[in-house]
Amino acid sequence: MNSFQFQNPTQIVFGPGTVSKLGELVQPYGRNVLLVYGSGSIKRTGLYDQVIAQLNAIGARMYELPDVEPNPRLSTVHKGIELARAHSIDLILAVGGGSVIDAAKAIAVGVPYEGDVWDFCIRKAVIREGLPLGTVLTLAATGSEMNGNSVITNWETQQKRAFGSRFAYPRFSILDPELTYTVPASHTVNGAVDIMSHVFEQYFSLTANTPLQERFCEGILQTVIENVELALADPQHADARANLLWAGTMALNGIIGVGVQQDWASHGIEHEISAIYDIPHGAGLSIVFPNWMKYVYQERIDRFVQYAVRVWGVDPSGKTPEETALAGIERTRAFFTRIGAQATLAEFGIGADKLERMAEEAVRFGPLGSFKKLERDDVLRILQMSL
Ligand SMILES: NC(=O)c1ccc[n+]([C@@H]2O[C@H](COP(=O)([O-])OP(=O)(O)OC[C@H]3O[C@@H](n4cnc5c(N)ncnc54)[C@H](O)[C@@H]3O)[C@@H](O)[C@H]2O)c1
Repeated sequence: MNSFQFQNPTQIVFGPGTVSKLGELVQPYGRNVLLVYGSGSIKRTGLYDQVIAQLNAIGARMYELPDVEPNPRLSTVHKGIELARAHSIDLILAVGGGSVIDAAKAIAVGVPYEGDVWDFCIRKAVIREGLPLGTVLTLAATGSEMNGNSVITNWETQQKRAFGSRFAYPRFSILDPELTYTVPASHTVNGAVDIMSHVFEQYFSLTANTPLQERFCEGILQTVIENVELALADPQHADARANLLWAGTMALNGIIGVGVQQDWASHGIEHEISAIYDIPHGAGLSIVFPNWMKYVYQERIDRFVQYAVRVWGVDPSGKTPEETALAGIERTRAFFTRIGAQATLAEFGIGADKLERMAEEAVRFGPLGSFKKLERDDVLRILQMSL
């Protein structure tokens, strides 16, 4: 295990009905609140009214940034920064999924910065401060509700880039499983794949002697596998929704990845796909990840054997390590397909024409990943396997 420091400042308020705590959570930060949300699901579900009632009850002055896109755009973040500056906002309140929360984070760190917030995404500047941010999560997927990461798309340059900062952690996040009952099947699936992919990025590691981290990872993977089909069969399955929600948060709040050299190559590849084609992040990961696994498993076959045996229950007796490892990878793909996740770029009408450009962009800051360092041609090969 590598040495590490760990701190996560986000207060989690978990459980049915916890939106009722919003007022008391917001109050300490001041009166001017910028409410950030997406294209309308919170209005359809009645959550918007609940949030407004909570804010009214504490006498908050509300300003709104609606219509944050899935794969949130830099132009929307710019709008939010202007609004926040114009109204001396005290707290940014994100109500939605990862896209809304990520946009709100970029607004929070962009407001006090004199340059363009995009500088943080292209590593031209370091984040030194941020406005307070709170979230009400509506979708189990990204873990953004309890981490300092944000992913923003610059539609003009067709680049999707992430930043991470201790100034971008939400101060508090409300996790009410009932708010996820209305998530449609497709986004439930995308979210499940996203959660599993976050775990994969931290589980497939060359770092030795990390048994606790590995078991955390395996526990989250099994929890998602056991619960996603229950939620698909019954969208109001209280236990399944609660378990998926907590699994999503635990998968990317830093705990399972401490002391571990992490990979993140598949996310790097997926960002290149969704930057150009605007496909859902989870769908891109579902296509890419099993191909990444097939491409790299020989770097450390024992970890892939362990994955097959412990997560999927593959019986290793009578099999070579290679056969066991490959059986685990095949089970992964079969599971994704069974729950309705995509397996090929062709399913989104994506052909081979931009693969070279994506491969070049993906390694723009150097090789991707650490389990196996991927150069341009490696990324291109994985993309070709994904066609
Ligand atoms: N910050 C991070 O750590 C991190 C990690 C992984 C991915 N991401 C980024 O997050 C974004 C994806 O976020 P996401 O997967 O949470 O999805 P999302 O926020 O893009 O939402 C997907 C869709 O679900 C809808 N939706 C959300 N909640 C709903 C509800 N309760 N009922 C009905 N519909 C609902 C939204 O309106 C939207 O159309 C991508 O841009 C991805 O790159 C961020």
